[in-house]
Amino acid sequence: TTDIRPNDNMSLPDSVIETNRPIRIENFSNHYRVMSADSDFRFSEEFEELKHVGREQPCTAADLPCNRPKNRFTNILPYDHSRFKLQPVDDEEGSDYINANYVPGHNSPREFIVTQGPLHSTRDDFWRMCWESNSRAIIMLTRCVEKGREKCDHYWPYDTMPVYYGDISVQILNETRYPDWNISEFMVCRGDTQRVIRHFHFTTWPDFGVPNPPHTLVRFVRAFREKVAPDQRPIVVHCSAGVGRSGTFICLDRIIQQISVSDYVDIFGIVYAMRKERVWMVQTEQQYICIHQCLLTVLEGKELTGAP
Ligand SMILES: CCc1ccc(NS(=O)(=O)O)cc1
Repeated sequence: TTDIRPNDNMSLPDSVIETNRPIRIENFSNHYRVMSADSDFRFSEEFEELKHVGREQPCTAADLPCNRPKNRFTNILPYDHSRFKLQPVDDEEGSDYINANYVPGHNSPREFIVTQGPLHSTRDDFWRMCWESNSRAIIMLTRCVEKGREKCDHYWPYDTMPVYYGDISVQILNETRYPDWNISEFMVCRGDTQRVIRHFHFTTWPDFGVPNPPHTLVRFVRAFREKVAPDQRPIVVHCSAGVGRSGTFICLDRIIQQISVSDYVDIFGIVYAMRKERVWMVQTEQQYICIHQCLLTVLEGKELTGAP
């Protein structure tokens, strides 16, 4: 039977196709047309092949009785091998634990620290993670409350007075509001050391959904990258569970950089690699398709138009 792969991976061995499916950028528009035909039939097939990636890996720290209350969702637990470890406090069991994983980006294997939306009871741990990882930016992709449900604690001050979270003080220096996101700078201090951490808060992305229109997300990634160039310090990314919207954002950030240095783009491979580090990264098929739609708007130069 002829192989009817919808892209040009004819020369790759099966084992590589299982983890990578690079598409030649000049063929991407046709690839999207083939994948989305018959009610997204091939997108559904491809997304289904990602279902079990990484799921065999242990989450023993997350499952310790002392750590269970630190998880927002009982079924969204960080894999041991990639979890971020806080500096332990004396012999306090579980004091190194936070629901967060290192996830690779375009620029380094530990470019991102992806975490759940802090709980009120874990927000001090969240600021310890931001401090101890030497992070210089936080990407927030959820509102604190959506449809009457708490999705994330309001873990930063409500006004310009400094607030202590454990032994870390946070003070808002400035905030700029846009239709779909807010950008703030926080002065963060621990002891005699102070740092500025930028906060990029996307405010119109419904949980389990996609931004509308998709290119709003492209503009948000551009706004972020205008202020945060690649360097060695990690970027903290969170939504509510820290899997769906966070994975979608990171994948788009990666492919926008990938197309500037390569003739190929590999969305399947990026999601595969992310799911080896954190469960359910890019949670829904619509989010997976949205990534492709965002890339189409970039390649067709439509990200800046009002076109739907
Ligand atoms: C069922 C747990 C769960 C809740 C919310 C989400 N969405 S999110 O990862 O985009 O915040 C994903 C999973």
